[in-house]
Amino acid sequence: MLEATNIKKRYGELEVLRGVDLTIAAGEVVSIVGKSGAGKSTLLHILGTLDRPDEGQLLIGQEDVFAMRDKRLAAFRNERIGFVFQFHHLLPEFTALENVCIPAYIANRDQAGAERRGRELLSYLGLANRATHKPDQMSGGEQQRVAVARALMNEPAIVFADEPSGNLDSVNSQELHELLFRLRADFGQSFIIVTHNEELAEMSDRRLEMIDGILV
Ligand SMILES: Nc1ncnc2c1ncn2[C@@H]1O[C@H](COP(=O)(O)OP(=O)(O)OP(=O)(O)O)[C@@H](O)[C@H]1O
Repeated sequence: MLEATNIKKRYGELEVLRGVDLTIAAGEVVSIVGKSGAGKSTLLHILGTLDRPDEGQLLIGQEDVFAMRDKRLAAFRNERIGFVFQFHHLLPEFTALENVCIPAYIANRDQAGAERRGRELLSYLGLANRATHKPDQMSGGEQQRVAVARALMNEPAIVFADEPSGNLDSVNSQELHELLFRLRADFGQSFIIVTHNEELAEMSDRRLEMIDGILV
């Protein structure tokens, strides 16, 4: 599903990633833990193609993503990759359903089909009665589940999550963690999750640690 080879990234004098190798199978849930400043988010952004490395190669489903030009890469990212961040980044003026449908609108999918899928996803996530609510009319846990639905809109093969439960209380965190595994079981997506939550890391198929710019 994903194969990263010798990924390097530096910011000025700071060598953040010193040659990361990582292979992820289809349907695998992998957690990345490590100290603050270790480079976890930097790596996740590169694996998610939001940022380019200084060196190294990344294959996602056989495609050499950094060989693509920015515009093609943006389309590839929108169609193949889902993201869930610590702060949900929902658009405040839009309803839950509209927020969920945004990746489909960007991909120019037919609107009625997108809304049908959006409603199905909201229903699956227990949010059927929140479709017309705006983010500030929902709880933190509900907002984060809307963000999960949005990440799944275009049926991505892989979902990247950066501290997905970092902003949730323990009950909502646990619910979200269980949800990620239910999604994997039902839809077969791969998940790569950066987390400080040891419980989530232990539940994962693999727990990797970022130490001195290398994954171990
Ligand atoms: N755009 C940037 N410009 C300069 N330095 C950066 C930039 N982004 C990150 N860094 C530095 O790179 C290092 C790794 O940052 P990164 O955010 O990847 O760490 P992290 O492991 O995700 O940390 P945390 O657990 O605190 O989120 C840090 O020292 C950070 O200050």
